[in-house]
Amino acid sequence: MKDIIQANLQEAQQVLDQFFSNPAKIESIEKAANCLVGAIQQGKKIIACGNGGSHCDAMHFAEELSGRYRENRPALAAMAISDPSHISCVSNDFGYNYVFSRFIEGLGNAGDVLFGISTSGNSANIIEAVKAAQAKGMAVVLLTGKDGGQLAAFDNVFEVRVDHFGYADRIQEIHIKVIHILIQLIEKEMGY
Ligand SMILES: O=C(CO)[C@@H](O)[C@H](O)[C@H](O)[C@H](O)COP(=O)(O)O
Ligand SMILES: [Zn+2]
Repeated sequence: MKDIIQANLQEAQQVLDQFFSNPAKIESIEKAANCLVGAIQQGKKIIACGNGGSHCDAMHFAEELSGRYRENRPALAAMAISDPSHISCVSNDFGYNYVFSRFIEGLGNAGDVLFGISTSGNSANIIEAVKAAQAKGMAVVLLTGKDGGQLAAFDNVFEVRVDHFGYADRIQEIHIKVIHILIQLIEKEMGY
């Protein structure tokens, strides 16, 4: 067990070191933060989505904006697409690929931001969400992994990519760090 514990912590440290020692990654986080801040300053909202662990990360991101991160401050306009009744209905009637895009069609407005998370960049429902968001005139911020997958083909998106080609968990561990940094940057720029 000790070997497994040590190997995991070592690999996590390597992935983190590689990511944060790359100035392009820092810049991509800065650009994503500016996009999110711009939308909030204009009274727009953030809609986050992802699958599996990334679904939890989308919820984590949204609740720390609408609820609380480190200190009390006014609520910020963010939500995750996570209503089980919406997800079961759209999956049942249209297909799981449309659970996020259908929500965007109903609730997304021009100037809002889609915050999509996919470690492979290949989840069809995230791809459909990006298409729906862009059709609505929304900005798009993506947290991806590996080579960005099919999401890498989209223009006009702010992508923060963890180019680690192993399992999703290591990528998610960087994503959650990026999420917390983004929240800190949003709070700072909003003057909280
Ligand atoms: O949390 C994990 C793995 O750490 C899994 O639940 C993982 O999120 C799921 O396999 C997702 O369906 C993967 O989707 P994606 O990140 O490739 O878009
Ligand atoms: Zn996990």
